[in-house]
Amino acid sequence: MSTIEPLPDKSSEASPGVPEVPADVLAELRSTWTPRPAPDGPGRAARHRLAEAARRLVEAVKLADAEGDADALQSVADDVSDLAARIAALPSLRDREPNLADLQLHERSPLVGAANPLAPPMELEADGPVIRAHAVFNAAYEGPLGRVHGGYVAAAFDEVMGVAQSGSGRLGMTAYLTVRMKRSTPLHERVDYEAEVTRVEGRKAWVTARSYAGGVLVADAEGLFVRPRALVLQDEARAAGEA
Ligand SMILES: CCCCCCCCCCCCCCCC(=O)SCCNC(=O)CCNC(=O)[C@H](O)C(C)(C)COP(=O)(O)OP(=O)(O)OC[C@H]1O[C@@H](n2cnc3c(N)ncnc32)[C@H](O)[C@@H]1OP(=O)(O)O
Repeated sequence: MSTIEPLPDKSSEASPGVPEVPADVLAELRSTWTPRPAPDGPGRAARHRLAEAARRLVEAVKLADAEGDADALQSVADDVSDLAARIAALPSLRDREPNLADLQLHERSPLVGAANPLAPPMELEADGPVIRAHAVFNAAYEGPLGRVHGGYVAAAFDEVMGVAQSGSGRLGMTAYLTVRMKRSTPLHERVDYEAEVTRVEGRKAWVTARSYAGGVLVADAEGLFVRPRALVLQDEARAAGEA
């Protein structure tokens, strides 16, 4: 039996509605997030493997027992410090212009980025106008014991809703994000997300989203995404040039 509670129905609010966005435009707007392509070479594959190892490292450090063997902890602290110095001595993105693959959010984002050890990483997919995602948060994301920290709960929504705003036909910045944490978001188990645009007015797009654990609603969110004025002017100049 489903315990999922529906979001409040906002369809009666004055709204010019949500535009029909052609599938190719949607795909282009979302391409920085999803689909995640196979690594474009052995270097990128190795970088993804390094990020995954670093995720395991961070969780292991978080769980290391201060009442355990202090000498062993000091010793691995030396090793990890050496390792950090070795990695920092490798060629760095600070030393060259990033290419297109480096810049994609599925590569670099702190929520979905395969190369970013801060990212669980979340997995995203488009389902028509809806964005679906899932993630498993490890012990490093713990706030209340056994549960995800509220800041990470909100950050995950921001990412999923950031993709879903594509349903408005363009991308903007998060102007506000309201998250209702109805139940705790659990660690170590799959959390599912869904998000979609509910209303568009000019350069403003409202997005709603929900998250579920074990099929039960744990949180929902509403956010406003605003296309910055400077980018709207660029859009208009480009459209005038094409006319
Ligand atoms: C380089 C940029 C690329 C961007 C496009 C590419 C994105 C590619 C993906 C990036 C990754 C995404 C990941 C997830 C999205 C993040 O997380 S984005 C990061 C977090 N968000 C931020 O840092 C945003 C910081 N704030 C800002 O930059 C600016 O305040 C904003 C939101 C762009 C608006 O600035 P603005 O263009 O000067 O707009 P402004 O004229 O002040 O307001 C326009 C309208 O919006 C309303 N409004 C603005 N802010 C608010 C608010 N907080 N509450 C209510 N209404 C508001 C205004 O009242 C106004 O309404 P009207 O009078 O037109 O009815």
